[in-house]
Amino acid sequence: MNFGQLIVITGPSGVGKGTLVRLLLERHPEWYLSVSATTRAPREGEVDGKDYYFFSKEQFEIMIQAEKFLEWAEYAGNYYGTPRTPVEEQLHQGNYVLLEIELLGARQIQQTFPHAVKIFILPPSMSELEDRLRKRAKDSEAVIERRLERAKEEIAASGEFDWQIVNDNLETALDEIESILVTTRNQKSENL
Ligand SMILES: Nc1ncnc2c1ncn2[C@@H]1O[C@H](COP(=O)(O)OP(=O)(O)OP(=O)(O)O)[C@@H](O)[C@H]1O
Ligand SMILES: Nc1nc2c(ncn2[C@@H]2O[C@H](COP(=O)(O)O)[C@@H](O)[C@H]2O)c(=O)[nH]1
Repeated sequence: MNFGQLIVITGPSGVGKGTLVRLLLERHPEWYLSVSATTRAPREGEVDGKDYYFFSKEQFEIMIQAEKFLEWAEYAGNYYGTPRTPVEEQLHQGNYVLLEIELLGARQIQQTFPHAVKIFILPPSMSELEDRLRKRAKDSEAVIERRLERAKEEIAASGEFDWQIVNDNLETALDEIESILVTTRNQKSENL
């Protein structure tokens, strides 16, 4: 059977995961990025169904019960989850599927998809991470504090991942991630 490759991209909030993934998809439009569900309020400019599927807490909990998620987690006071069906469909079509998710969700994926390629994105320093979160100016001070606290726990777990990439220079980090994924793809096709 044709079976694709699941890729997990994790790292603390503000490290640049979303920026890197967007650029990666410009280079590889054939790869599929899973659109997550969340109970977080939409930020200015975010579009339902494109950036996230936005749900109420009650709706999300019903979907958890109905096993609609491949993984889900609570992060900084909100739920986040990967809708199961589109990811399974893309994998069955033999496609590369990227999940941009936090640590607890990544650990669930490790259990259910042990062959997923797991990449952790590190900041050059904690002060640079804080700077990026503040300059992004998308979250309140309280939310930024909460995310920085969580960042410490996430960074401490980076050794659980197959690859650790420091996002200092954006182009260098992008090249490194692309190289990991292209090498994985080439090795898979050699083994077919
Ligand atoms: N290498 C880099 N150097 C400097 N700034 C960067 C770099 N990579 C990303 N940024 C900036 O850092 C900010 C956070 O990036 P981004 O939103 O992609 O982070 P994220 O990890 O996806 O965050 P979240 O997990 O909260 O969605 C953005 O303003 C982005 O432009
Ligand atoms: N476990 C999951 N984590 C997810 C998912 N979608 C996004 N995320 C992560 O949540 C935080 C916060 O995101 P933000 O958009 O509010 O800044 C960040 O680390 C995301 O990677 C998901 O489906 N599952």
